[in-house]
Amino acid sequence: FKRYKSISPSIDKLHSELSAIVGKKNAVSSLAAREHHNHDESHHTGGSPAIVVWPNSVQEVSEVARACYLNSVPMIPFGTGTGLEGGVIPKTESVTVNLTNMDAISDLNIEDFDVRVQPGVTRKALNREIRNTGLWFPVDPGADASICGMVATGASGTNAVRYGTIKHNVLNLEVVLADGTILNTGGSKRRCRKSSAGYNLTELFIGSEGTLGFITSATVRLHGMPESTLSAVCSFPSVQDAVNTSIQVLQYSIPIARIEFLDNVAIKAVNNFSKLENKIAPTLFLEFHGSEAGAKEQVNQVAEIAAANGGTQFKWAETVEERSKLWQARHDTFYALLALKPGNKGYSTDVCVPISQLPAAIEHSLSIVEKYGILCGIAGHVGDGNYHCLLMLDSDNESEVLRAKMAAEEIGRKAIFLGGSCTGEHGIGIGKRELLKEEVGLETLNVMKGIKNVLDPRNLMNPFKGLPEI
Ligand SMILES: Cc1cc2c(cc1C)N(C[C@H](O)[C@H](O)[C@H](O)COP(=O)(O)OP(=O)(O)OC[C@H]1O[C@@H](n3cnc4c(N)ncnc43)[C@H](O)[C@@H]1O)c1[nH]c(=O)[nH]c(=O)c1N2
Ligand SMILES: CC(C)C(=O)C(=O)O
Ligand SMILES: [Mn+2]
Repeated sequence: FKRYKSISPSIDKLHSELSAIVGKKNAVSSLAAREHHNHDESHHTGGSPAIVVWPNSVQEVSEVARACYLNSVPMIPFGTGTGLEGGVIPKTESVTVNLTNMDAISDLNIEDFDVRVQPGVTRKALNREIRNTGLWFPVDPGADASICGMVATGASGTNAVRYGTIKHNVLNLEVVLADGTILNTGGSKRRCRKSSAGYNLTELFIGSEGTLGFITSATVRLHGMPESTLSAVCSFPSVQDAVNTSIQVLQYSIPIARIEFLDNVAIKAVNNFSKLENKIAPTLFLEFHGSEAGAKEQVNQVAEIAAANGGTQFKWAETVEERSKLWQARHDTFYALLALKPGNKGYSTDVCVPISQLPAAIEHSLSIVEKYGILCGIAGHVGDGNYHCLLMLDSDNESEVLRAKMAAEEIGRKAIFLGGSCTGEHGIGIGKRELLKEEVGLETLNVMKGIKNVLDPRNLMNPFKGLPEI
């Protein structure tokens, strides 16, 4: 990997080149713009970009990339800045490319259940736009992230157990490479459900965290709105009982739409933050989608399994309002925990293990956070084997930061040992680059580096993120 010489001497020249491409008001180096783009929602820190640009079209993104490429200046794609791994934080003098001006929703094919979105379109904006079609886009990270940013991080959320992660919902991507080349990963205008034509470049860009190119549009799948939706909360005597229930629900192939776990600490925080009155106990948040009869049948099956594991009776969210309050509370768990220690930063782990290994993994995580003495709530997409230890830390307390880092590393390493991954949905970013090496092995890492070298030979796309240096 190359070292970068400072771009400061040539910054004025580059600034005027970029202004000529995107217009003066869309190429900015003010303190406010730079500070707005020097952080995400994580605890990670770094520098501020030298210049921020807001291109208005794929052609402008291509010209911006070309100008940076010819000046050998690193570039950072910026979506909505809700990432949890420091992906948008500059680690060297860089130009940040904020893609939110490109916010078109086009090519809505209701009969084929697909649509094309530019990087400024968030998941909620898309769902608002298509609300009268009977279709919806189910991938739902807690934040209202940009869909292209979700592609970049390999995101998922609470609906993945039924509808898949972003990976299962992307049909094609338009991409701009570091040198300005524009391409469609599946070929221009392709939007078929299946293809065996050549290498799968669409999946290559999913989870690439801005290190391979700019995603300037995504063609994504939509799903039919379920006829009936039932949501409930069920509490359990122990973490193991709640987790065993999730495993058995999946083993019985019940097509549950959402099955989310919160531990005692998380439930307490959520009750305070979202004014709920859940029993303080290990809890599952559940949702069932189907025909009226189908959803009820799923409820009966899950109720039986829960009862066998000591689950108390379901508490129902009866109305649409109660249902959205319940899921908003789940999505706000991170902020609910932060509210327990105002001024703190959240450090989220994100391991994913084969579901049979969930009990061992969670038990180990609990022992680790206890060992390091860190306040932690657990929230999990347990239907996917993916859960977060949400570590709350005072970022001015060096010892606490170090202990949290060591705890997160041990938790990640244990997941890898159990056949899992150090990240199910947030990405590698700044903090898990060494764990990536342990997870995939040196040979695989070298192939990844070879791919990076072909697509971005000058290492200008979001350097110091994702791949570790050897
Ligand atoms: C409260 C809360 C709750 C959650 C989450 C966050 C928060 C604050 N997240 C994490 C976050 O929302 C998720 O990582 C998003 O996919 C990030 O999308 P942004 O548009 O914000 O990307 P953001 O701007 O933060 O960028 C993230 C990374 O992607 C790159 N990138 C962004 N847009 C790009 C583009 N168009 N082309 C190329 N690269 C691009 C960036 O360079 C960076 O490396 C999450 N996630 C999850 O998967 N499941 C969850 O349950 C949650 N829950
Ligand atoms: C770490 C958090 C914010 C998350 O992904 C979740 O709540 O599922
Ligand atoms: Mn999550």
